[in-house]
Amino acid sequence: MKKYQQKSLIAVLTGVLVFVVGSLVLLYFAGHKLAAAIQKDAKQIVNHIDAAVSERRQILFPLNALNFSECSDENLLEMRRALFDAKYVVDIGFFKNNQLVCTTGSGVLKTPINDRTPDYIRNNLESKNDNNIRVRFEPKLKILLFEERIMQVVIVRQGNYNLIMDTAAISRSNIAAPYWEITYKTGSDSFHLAGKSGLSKELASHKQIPFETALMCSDKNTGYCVAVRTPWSEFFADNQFLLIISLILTCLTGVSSALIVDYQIAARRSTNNRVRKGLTKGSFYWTYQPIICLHTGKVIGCEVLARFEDKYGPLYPDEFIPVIRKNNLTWSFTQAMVAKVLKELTELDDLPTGFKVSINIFPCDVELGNVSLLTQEPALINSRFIICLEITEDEYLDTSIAHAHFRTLVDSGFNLSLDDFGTGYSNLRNLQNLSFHQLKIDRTFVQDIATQGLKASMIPNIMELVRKFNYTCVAEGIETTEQEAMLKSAGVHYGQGWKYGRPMKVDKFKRYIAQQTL
Ligand SMILES: Nc1nc2c(ncn2[C@@H]2O[C@H](COP(=O)(O)O[C@H]3[C@@H](O)[C@H](n4cnc5c(=O)[nH]c(N)nc54)O[C@@H]3COP(=O)(O)O)[C@@H](O)[C@H]2O)c(=O)[nH]1
Repeated sequence: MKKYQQKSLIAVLTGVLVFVVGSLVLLYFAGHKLAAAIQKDAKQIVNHIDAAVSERRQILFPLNALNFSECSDENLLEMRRALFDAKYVVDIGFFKNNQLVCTTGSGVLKTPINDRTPDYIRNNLESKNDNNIRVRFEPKLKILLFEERIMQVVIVRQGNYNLIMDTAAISRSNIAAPYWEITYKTGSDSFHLAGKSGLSKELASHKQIPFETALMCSDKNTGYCVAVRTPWSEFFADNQFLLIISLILTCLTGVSSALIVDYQIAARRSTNNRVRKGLTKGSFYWTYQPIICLHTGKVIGCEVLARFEDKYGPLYPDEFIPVIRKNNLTWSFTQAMVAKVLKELTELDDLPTGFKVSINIFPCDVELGNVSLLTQEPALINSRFIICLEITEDEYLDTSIAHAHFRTLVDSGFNLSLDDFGTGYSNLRNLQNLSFHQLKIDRTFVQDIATQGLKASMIPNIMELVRKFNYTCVAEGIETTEQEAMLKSAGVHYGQGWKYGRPMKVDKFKRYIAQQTL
């Protein structure tokens, strides 16, 4: 996979990861909101159960305690009084010989009605009499008073009275959950009392989706429990706006994360960042390219050329040199080079005294005066080599300050070489004033020899200047015997180029030197 593809993949994966994590976090909070709402509904329904049981007690105990044996006016009056404040009870009936003989709604019945078998009998622990509570769920009851109205009720009988308890009182209250069921459990049996029949069994037997269900039982009235369910789909339908906004925000967060990561990877891999870090992390190393005497064929020196390699790969001088300049790192870069190069070359025993080591100096360091610090470097001053400072012809060098620095350098034993002669800024007047020793013909002149171009035709004129000012001359970029022959006949002293050897690391340069006659 290519690097830019890796980079895009990391950015996309980060975006997707942030989106997934964001969505999970959203789901988690939504789940907790849903669970809290369901718990609230369950608690509210349990409160209804407790209130209904309490109401049943408050009506049936006192009525039974009155010990009426007939459906008298007094009995009916007491029954209607009891009904007056009731919230859940909609009708009260009186039984004689196990037959319903009168109700609060219809008064004395013309035809008594036989009581029906209850769904379950709850032992009444609160009474010592035979006052067990018989409970029956009636899904479609038409009570005598309102024949046209079908009600879902629970019929509770205790002693001589029964109560019709309307479950609509619970439905009408503020319950958000669409599905709930009240049951009464005794032993392994469970009886439906209100709500969606079968929901409790469904919740108990199936694996449920997280957060959307709750089961709760009454602490006060043993056996009464409620099951509640709000499916996620309905929760989302009720919170559509919130959901859409959250998803959009999560998407945006995912996309921004991807962009930030992309930007950071790009920034980390930028040439600027790599070069700055490379200086402290040792990503720079130096190579040596031999310089040959064109008349004897012997190696007389080398040029030191920087190279860069880090975990992202190599960078070439035309990439890193401008960055070093832009970041004002020229002097620390040169210092690092001088320290490393002198150490490496000094250890090469085959290099004789007077071997010429050419190092490149940034023109701005001449103007700033940094170059003068080289005269205080014992390793340089005491070196057995001739240190030749190659400086590109530049307007920086055309100042009296620069000239003074050059003088100091020459007085301390350095050679000065005017690099890339013939390119960029040229002021021939300086050739005399700059106290330089050497002039280096740019490789574009050498490359021009094959085509006998304009630049190649200027080489004899350059050599006239060289002789006039008593310089030595190096031609760089020699690749062919033809170029070598032409330069030699023009009187060029030294040559550098791939014909003699490419820039090489110190180990290879050591082997190269061992094979040469110096
Ligand atoms: N201040 C510093 N400048 C430096 C340093 N190291 C390099 N540089 C400058 O970067 C420029 C490019 O250098 P580089 O890519 O290393 O190119 C040099 C040689 O590799 C190249 N060369 C040599 N022989 C041949 C050849 O036969 N053919 C061919 N096509 N190219 C060849 O020429 C460059 C020589 O550079 P120079 O003599 O300095 O002009 C370059 O300007 C370097 O100066 C550093 O440590 N400090």
